[in-house]
Amino acid sequence: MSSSVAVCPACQFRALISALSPSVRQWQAQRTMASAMRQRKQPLRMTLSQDVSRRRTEKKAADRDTAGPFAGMNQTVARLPERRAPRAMPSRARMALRTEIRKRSPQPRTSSETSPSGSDGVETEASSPPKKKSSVSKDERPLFHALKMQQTLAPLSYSQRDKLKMKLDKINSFEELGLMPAVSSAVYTQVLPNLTEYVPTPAQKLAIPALLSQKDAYQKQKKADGQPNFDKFLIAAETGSGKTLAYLLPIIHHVKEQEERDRIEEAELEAQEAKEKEDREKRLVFEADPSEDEPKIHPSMGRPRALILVPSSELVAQVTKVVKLLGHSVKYKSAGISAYNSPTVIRNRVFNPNGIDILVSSPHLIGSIAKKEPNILSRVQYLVMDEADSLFDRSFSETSCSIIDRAAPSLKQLILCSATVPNSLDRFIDRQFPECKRIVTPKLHTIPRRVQLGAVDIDREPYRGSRDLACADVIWTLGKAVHEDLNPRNTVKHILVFVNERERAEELARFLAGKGIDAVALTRDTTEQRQAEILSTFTASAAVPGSEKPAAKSKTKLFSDFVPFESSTTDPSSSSSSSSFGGRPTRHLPDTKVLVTTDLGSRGVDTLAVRHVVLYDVPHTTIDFVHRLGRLGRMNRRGRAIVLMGRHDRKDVIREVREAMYKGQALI
Ligand SMILES: Nc1ncnc2c1ncn2[C@@H]1O[C@H](COP(=O)(O)OP(=O)(O)OP(=O)(O)O)[C@@H](O)[C@H]1O
Repeated sequence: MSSSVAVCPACQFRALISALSPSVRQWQAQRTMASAMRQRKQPLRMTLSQDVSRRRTEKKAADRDTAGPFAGMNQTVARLPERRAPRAMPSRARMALRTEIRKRSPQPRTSSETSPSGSDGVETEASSPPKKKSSVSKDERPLFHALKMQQTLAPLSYSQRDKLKMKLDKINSFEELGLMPAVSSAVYTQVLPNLTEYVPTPAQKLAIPALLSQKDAYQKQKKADGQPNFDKFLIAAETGSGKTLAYLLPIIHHVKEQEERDRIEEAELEAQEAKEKEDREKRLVFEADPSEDEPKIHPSMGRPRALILVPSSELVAQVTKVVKLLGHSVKYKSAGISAYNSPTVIRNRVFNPNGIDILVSSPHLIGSIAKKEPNILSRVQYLVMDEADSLFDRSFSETSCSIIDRAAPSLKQLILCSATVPNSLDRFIDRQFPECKRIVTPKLHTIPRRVQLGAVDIDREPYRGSRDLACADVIWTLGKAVHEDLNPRNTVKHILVFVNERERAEELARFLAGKGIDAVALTRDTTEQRQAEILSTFTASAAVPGSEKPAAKSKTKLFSDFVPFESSTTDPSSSSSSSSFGGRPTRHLPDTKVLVTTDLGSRGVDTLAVRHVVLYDVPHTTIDFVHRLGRLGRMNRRGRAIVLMGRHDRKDVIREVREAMYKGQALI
């Protein structure tokens, strides 16, 4: 039965309004409030939207600009797409940083001026790398247009670089660096026994005297705010420039000196104890001496003097090897522990009853040991953060910082070391360690001119967009080319292939194996033993630097899109190689070993045996370019890199990187 009650039209309207969408209700509420305000004769207060700071999403912008049947409707002005201005304007963060640096530096410098060096001869001014336009010479910027989009690396002016070069020319041997003779002779006999001439690298020439000169300047007094005081250094030098020895040799020098001081102290203590014992024996003739039953514990058991932290287990093994080699002639106790070692092995190495002087490990492992055994950090005087840009990135930063905090009371030197100084690390150091002394080499962020970079367009025939096929073809071509190494023992070619995604590495290695190539993948999923096996073949090199033939002269122009491959060997569709590119491999590429890897293989791994790198994917940033290409050209060796580029890749970025390499300029 329908209701016979008559409903007035006003009530009906109100019911309809309340059923409408919330936005209408909101509008209604605003109107009511506005009229109430007006009645009270008060000005209407505008409140900001909660979303005012939220950025307009790309999608919305894209929607508005999409062409379509209604795209031009309700417009009073023509909305022509704006021409994008080049990214010359620095970001807000960089502007803030520049302002801060400007405030801190006493006088604006011009390009002709050089930075004042510290009292110890170190380029202490580099502690705030010049970022002002005035200190950057004209010819260093115009090169980069595409790279400005991602400008990730902290700049260093060319005037500073020139000044450093002049300083470096004056040092010619390890003896001039101030190391104790036993340490410098260990370099000749243990680490670099095959060299005919021993000259420290620029990183070593600058860093070793700087780290040594601090030994007496260091003062153990606390800061005004009660915080422990210690010296902070950043060693920033190009890849393959011997940074490991640059920080290790001064540390060994310090450890040996400290050992001598400890020996004197111990002798004094023993003499005092002997005297006390004698007195006791005189007093208690008939009682047993309880101190005789106490087991003697070495003071350095589980408490290293120097701690070297690196981001991966592979690097732990690599650095430990150098530490052990030097330890053969300069006697000290050292160990390396990584997550791959069993708890028993770790315990035996760290808590060796004979003590430990130098420990190499990763932050996560030391962090977890320190939770149970806080004493592990209680005697650390020298703390090295190798690959500092990794150790202070998001995945490591918290652990790394907490280790520094725990070690701080006993710390004398904190040494950060890196081949790349991204803007993020630069800012972090400015914030956390403003008094950090920066030791920067003139070639920081450059890729050696000994390394050639070629590009292969995968969209061209015969690859037709197949990156895998292009990669296999490049490897076949490199594998079949004449070996550039004159050393008859180095007959096997080692090629590194870098991919951006970990998952891709395994797939690609399988694909290459299917094409008759001896390829393996190295990722975080690879077992420890296998990793060690794989890396040993890529890092060992019996070749003496300089014993290489110069690379064959390129027949093509520098910026042509192809590397100069001989078509007879490269064309996968040709009869000679068709068998290897179709289905099951019937041919095998001899004397060529290929390692497909990710960033894991690009950081710090001393790939002396590698002459060729294939960049399967275009690296995301210049930092990746520096590290991946940095596996080549190590210690005056030559190398060739080939980047595979498709239609979606940034060809302009590749072109600029290649041009910078050719001109010997630093990437940005
Ligand atoms: N003075 C020197 N003369 C010749 N070779 C050297 C010298 N110092 C170090 N080397 C060798 O150079 C190679 C590279 O050294 P190291 O691994 O320390 O470089 P790096 O600067 O740490 O590289 P990365 O930045 O890639 O980690 C090593 O094989 C090392 O033995």
